[in-house]
Amino acid sequence: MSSDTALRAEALGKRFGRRGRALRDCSFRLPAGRVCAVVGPNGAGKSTLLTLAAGLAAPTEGTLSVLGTTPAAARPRVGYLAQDKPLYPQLTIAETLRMGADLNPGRWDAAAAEEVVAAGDLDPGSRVRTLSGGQHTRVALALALGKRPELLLLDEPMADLDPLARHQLMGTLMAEAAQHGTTIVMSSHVVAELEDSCDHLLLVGDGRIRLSGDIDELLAAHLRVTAPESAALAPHTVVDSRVTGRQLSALIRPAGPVPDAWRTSAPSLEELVLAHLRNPGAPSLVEESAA
Ligand SMILES: Nc1ncnc2c1ncn2[C@@H]1O[C@H](COP(=O)(O)OP(=O)(O)OP(=O)(O)O)[C@@H](O)[C@H]1O
Repeated sequence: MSSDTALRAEALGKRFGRRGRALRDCSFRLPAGRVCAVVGPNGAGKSTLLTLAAGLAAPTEGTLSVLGTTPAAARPRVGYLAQDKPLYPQLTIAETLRMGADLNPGRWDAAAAEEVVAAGDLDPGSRVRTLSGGQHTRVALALALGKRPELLLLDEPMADLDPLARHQLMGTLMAEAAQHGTTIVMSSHVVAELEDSCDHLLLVGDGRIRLSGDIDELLAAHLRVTAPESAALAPHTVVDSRVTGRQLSALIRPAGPVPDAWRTSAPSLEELVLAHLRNPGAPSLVEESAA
């Protein structure tokens, strides 16, 4: 496998017990150096995918390669922030960062970690148990970034941050990605916020990969159309369609030119994601370069 690949899944599946199936037949490639949004409804399998990539659970079917090797072997080069962002409540922030240094000998970037803490105006002497939800997230992110990971896996990192803190931390993450070529994989439910910062999308639905690829390419592959009610959408791939009055509005993947009489526009990322979420049966699209 080439070293320009951060994640590669082939027929990846994960079951819990006999009945619970979190992921099924997932195949995709995430090139290194990308900032990837992992999006999907509750229970879609996003956290499970990140847990497998972090090497904290094993697939039950297929394979997942991380930074060109197995998830377990890649672990020292991977930072992972779980959804509940576990930290030791009795430690101070400074002690927490020292623990980060002890756990990551030879890799720890104390200045980077301290900078993330300082940007939140946090006193390094404060105990973790006294922090607000957003302050707690900031310290957990400092711990993950201080490791100088090549791949950073973040499970809903922004969920409990106020809008300004979200903006600041997103800026910190983007700077990290730009300066060090870090691949960032970030699950989120706030799609509108991802459009400016992410360049790659993994849309997961019911344990399957629904969309995978460069966001600009995925958007370019879809078209919003408005046509007369009686218009035939074939041979185009229809993701979503609805009739209002005498008009047909649809999101399609055009198979060729559409009639001049149709009004067309490019969808936003949010429209693309919502259309796929509304229509779980719509055909999936895994971009060639991402397959
Ligand atoms: N440890 C587990 N044991 C049994 N089932 C599990 C376990 N972890 C996850 N699942 C199941 O796997 C499916 C996917 O869960 P997962 O947490 O990966 O979804 P998610 O997309 O992260 O959801 P959310 O957006 O709500 O966080 C769910 O049906 C869930 O109940």
